[in-house]
Amino acid sequence: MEKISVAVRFRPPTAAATDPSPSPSPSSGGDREWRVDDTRVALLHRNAPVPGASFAFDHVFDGTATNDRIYGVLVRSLIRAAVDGFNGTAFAYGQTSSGKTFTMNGSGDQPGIIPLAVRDVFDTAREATDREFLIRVSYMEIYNEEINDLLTLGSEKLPIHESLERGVYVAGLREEIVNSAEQVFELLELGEENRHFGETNMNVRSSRSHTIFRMVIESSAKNQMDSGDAIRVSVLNLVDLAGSERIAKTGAGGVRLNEGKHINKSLMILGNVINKLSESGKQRGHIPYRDSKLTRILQPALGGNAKTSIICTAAPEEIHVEETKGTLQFASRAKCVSNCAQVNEILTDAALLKRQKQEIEELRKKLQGSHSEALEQVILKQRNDMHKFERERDRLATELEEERRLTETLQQRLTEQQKMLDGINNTSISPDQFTDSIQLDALKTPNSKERPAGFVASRSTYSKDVEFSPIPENLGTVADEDLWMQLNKGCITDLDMLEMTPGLKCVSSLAEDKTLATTPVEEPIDTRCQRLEKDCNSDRQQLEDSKVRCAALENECDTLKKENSSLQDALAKSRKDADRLVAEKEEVLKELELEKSRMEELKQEIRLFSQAFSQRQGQLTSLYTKSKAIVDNCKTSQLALP
Ligand SMILES: Nc1ncnc2c1ncn2[C@@H]1O[C@H](COP(=O)(O)OP(=O)(O)OP(=O)(O)O)[C@@H](O)[C@H]1O
Repeated sequence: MEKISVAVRFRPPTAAATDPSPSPSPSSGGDREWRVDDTRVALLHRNAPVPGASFAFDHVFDGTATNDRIYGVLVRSLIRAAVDGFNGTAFAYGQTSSGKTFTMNGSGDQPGIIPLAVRDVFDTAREATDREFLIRVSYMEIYNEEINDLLTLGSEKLPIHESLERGVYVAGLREEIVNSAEQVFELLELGEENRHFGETNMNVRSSRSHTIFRMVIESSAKNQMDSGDAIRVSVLNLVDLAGSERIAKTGAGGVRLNEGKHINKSLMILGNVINKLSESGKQRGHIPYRDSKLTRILQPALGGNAKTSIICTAAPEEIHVEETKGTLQFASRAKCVSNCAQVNEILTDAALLKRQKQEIEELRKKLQGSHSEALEQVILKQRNDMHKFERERDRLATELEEERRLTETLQQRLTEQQKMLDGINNTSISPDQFTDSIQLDALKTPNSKERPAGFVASRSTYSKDVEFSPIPENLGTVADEDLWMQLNKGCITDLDMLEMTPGLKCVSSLAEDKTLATTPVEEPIDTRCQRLEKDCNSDRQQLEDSKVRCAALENECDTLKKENSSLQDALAKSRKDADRLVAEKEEVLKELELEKSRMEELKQEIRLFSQAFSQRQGQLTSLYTKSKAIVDNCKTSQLALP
């Protein structure tokens, strides 16, 4: 996609540019002027910018700019591209007497865009020594919404037709094959004589019609092998539009008034088309190309297959401020329009077949060669990656599950310890009394050594009543060997190896064995409480850590799930690609088969034709021999007559 090039050109002020309207228009209040620099135009009122009347463009030209400069900046590249096979259109748009015809046609000492382009086309074609060119020109005008051929005197009104091969075209338009710029200038002169001009209050020689000068540039490579017999055909339109006009200003009446209405209407439709095209895709809707002959003919140049340049001409005088603003708004919208230009090639049947064969060959290479291998490798790698991720995901899920279980156990233990603590705190027995209390035994640990944080273990069952036990039995409800294993991260530890503490037999309840009431209290209750609290805190900390790890693992698991699903997608896409390639391959093979059978048919036809031909030749020879014999006979019999 390529944006339309738009530039604004202010003509120099003219002495005659006084307001010809009977009553002054609101715009001619005084003190307003246009400030122009290279890329901006702004309306000033007593040197202060007028809000909403400032515009930016790629190029803005003031009254000193020459046609040559405008051509160089805006049109030259278009012409070169047209010679290379791209459609091109350049047109001048603006109010009446703003300098459109001056820009397109030029004056005696300053040739305009059309003559400059014509010369450039021939020069560029001459430089392309490897190609042969055939150039045709036509010249038409749209006058009062009717098409006249400017190269044919008294031309009939020409209709617009549309076909698949030619697109929109003017039927019956004279096209002259030309070999030089001079030849074209002669034709242009003829066209100018036939063109409708008229005098208005605004312009002594005002164009009363839109004119379209068209060059069709065909070229083919001199060496046919280079381009596969392709012929490039491009259409170059150079358009001088009639100017929009205010009837009050032009003072038009009668014929001029009628012309003015047609001019304004078709320019309004052109504006509508540009407006629609400048809107973004969804809002755009129907483009009213068919509403006027001008937009229908220029359709490819407006959002279609062409490179387009628009020169918006403007009058600098204050009395034209409103019209100039209108022109600048049109230009602003036009620069948002994008075209999609491409080289126009026509292929002969042989070239088409050749290209198709090349394409088939390329496809086959792609399928058979490294491409499919690479694809297979990609699929294999993706499959491996997926398996790896699945394994990783499973491992993480197991770890997560273990962590959860550990957290639960810890939670449970914490609750129980809390309960024990609460029990101690709530008891009414004084610490001194504890020495005699059997209850105390329940809180005793057989080992005075403090258990490491996060470390809880017990045997599920003891085989014998051991005198030395590493773990108190009453912890059997809160921990087990599995948990031990988890805490040690799978490292199997021999519980018997744990440090043994001589000591105490654990008693689960006061009622069970009162003999133990006399067991000496090894640890004062305060210390014990503190230790338990410490244990509690450490467990709490462990629980928090475990929760954090749990969350991290869950996150990791989610990420892996996502990666897995994206890998699944990629794999599915690769499979689809592979399927598509296989389908393409089959299609190509089918086409190849078809080509082969066509070739066979052709060969067969040629064989039959040769047979028929030699048969016919034989018949003709024998007929000739017979005729000759008859003639000879006749001659002899004539001679034999007396
Ligand atoms: N850049 C310029 N330099 C010098 N003279 C100019 C320039 N532009 C326009 N003029 C002069 O201004 C007058 C009007 O210009 P022109 O006929 O080209 O206007 P127009 O836009 O084609 O008008 P219309 O729409 O009525 O045909 C002419 O006399 C022309 O020579």
